[in-house]
Amino acid sequence: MTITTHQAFKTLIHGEWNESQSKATIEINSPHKNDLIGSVPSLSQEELNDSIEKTVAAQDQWAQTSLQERAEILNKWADILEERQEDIGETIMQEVAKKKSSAVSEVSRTADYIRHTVEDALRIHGEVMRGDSFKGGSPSKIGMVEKEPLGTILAIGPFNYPVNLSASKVAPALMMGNSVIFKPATQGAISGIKMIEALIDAGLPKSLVTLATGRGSVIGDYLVQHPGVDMITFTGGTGTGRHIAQLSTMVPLVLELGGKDPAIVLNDADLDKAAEEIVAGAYSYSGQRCTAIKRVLVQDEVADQLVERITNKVKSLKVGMPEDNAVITPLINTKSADFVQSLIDDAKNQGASVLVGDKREDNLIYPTLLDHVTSDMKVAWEEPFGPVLPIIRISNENEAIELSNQSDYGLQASVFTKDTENAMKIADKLKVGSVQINAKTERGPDHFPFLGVKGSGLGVQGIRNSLLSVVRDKVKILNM
Ligand SMILES: NC(=O)C1=CN([C@@H]2O[C@H](COP(=O)(O)OP(=O)(O)OC[C@H]3O[C@@H](n4cnc5c(N)ncnc54)[C@H](OP(=O)(O)O)[C@@H]3O)[C@@H](O)[C@H]2O)C=CC1
Repeated sequence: MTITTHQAFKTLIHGEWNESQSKATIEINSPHKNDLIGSVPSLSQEELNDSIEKTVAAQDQWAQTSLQERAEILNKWADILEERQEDIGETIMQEVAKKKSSAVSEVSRTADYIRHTVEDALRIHGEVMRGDSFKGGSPSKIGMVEKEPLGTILAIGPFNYPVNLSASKVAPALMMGNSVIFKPATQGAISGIKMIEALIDAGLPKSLVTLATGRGSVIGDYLVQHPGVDMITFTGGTGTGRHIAQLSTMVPLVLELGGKDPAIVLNDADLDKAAEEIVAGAYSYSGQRCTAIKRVLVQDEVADQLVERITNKVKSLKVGMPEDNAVITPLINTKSADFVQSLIDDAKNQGASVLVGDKREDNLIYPTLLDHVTSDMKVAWEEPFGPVLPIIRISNENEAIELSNQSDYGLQASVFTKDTENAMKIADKLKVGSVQINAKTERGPDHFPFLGVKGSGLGVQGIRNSLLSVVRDKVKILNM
């Protein structure tokens, strides 16, 4: 079954696939060809309110279904996503200009994510406690601690993984008995609609989801402050995340935000391996990943050798269109490309050397490698979300730690050295959520905890943690 009619997609509101009552739509163009892919409904606050009321009301009955029933629907969802991975992958490719093979594997990774979420949820149990383990307590007091859903979860996703980072919020929420308001990124909304279509085709009752299509600048604040929302899980920019944290009141928040992940390369590193990981980490999907390596901090003694290796690899990156499986494709919009270009220009004007790149065609920024970047340059601190990598030469590892920790962000870091014990000591000192030793920064495997500190986030994702973020304890005490 398909919900499309002439590229005018409907959305899931009031428990049905509907247009906006006003018929208002948002046209979605591809970033790389600027051609119209389709349109999505632009919902008003009033109709969102009606739909959210239905979604809130539907949650109670859903929470009473057995975990096995929910598991069956979610596993079916994973199967359908896999069956449709070509079609949904094609849509992701068109909407966010991600290379075709990565767009398709985003969908299959999502199916794996959902299945693991189901398995893990089936193994989450409460506990029984006796009162006498606290001083003066009585063994006749028995506490039974169970997990209960929070209610209705507002899931807001970013453009760069429009299916995977959305399903990784929606699946745990539903599996644990919550209903969901899903706000997809506008550039990514058609992929989001197709993802939810698969979920409904798997048998999920339609009222359990409100699919809030519309611009974040128009409906975002309203959704975040809606009294029907019991928890917010958000992935996106740090500015938006901070704004949401300021607006929301008395609801738990999980925020996965921006990053400025350093790759620290020490004198004793395997430089071939480091260069390979750094280039893959920095440039895949044109650097539009929160976990991309966004600066290299390399010791002076090995800097020239490392830079030579990185330069050769960057020169061989395939640049072009997502249909051709190019690694470097046009950025999501002109504003982003302008911003990346401004960082390159600022670095150049302040004396950085351009080793590769600094070439632009519309939104397509060629892979750019900047050497001799200093702390005065914006590119040393700002998140480009584009294919530009600054090399900062350092004299010792303490300087690397200091520069890493001076960042407003704290998502991940990589340390390249053959001395694992030293790497562990450095990892202890880095103010980030995760440290990769001798590998690029990245989110997976998806059952590992995933988190950022400082401006990179609040709370923890990763499958087990995402499941626990959408429940609370319910304690029943039996006094015998
Ligand atoms: N740490 C992590 O796991 C990840 C972090 N990111 C970060 O996300 C950023 C890029 O993603 P991008 O999509 O541009 O991020 P944005 O912050 O611009 O948008 C993210 C989502 O928030 C919505 N939104 C916008 N304004 C509001 C508002 N006032 N209230 C509620 N929601 C709102 C957007 O809707 P709309 O599209 O309609 O504007 C979109 O759905 C980068 O900084 C990147 O580092 C990305 C992926 C992973």
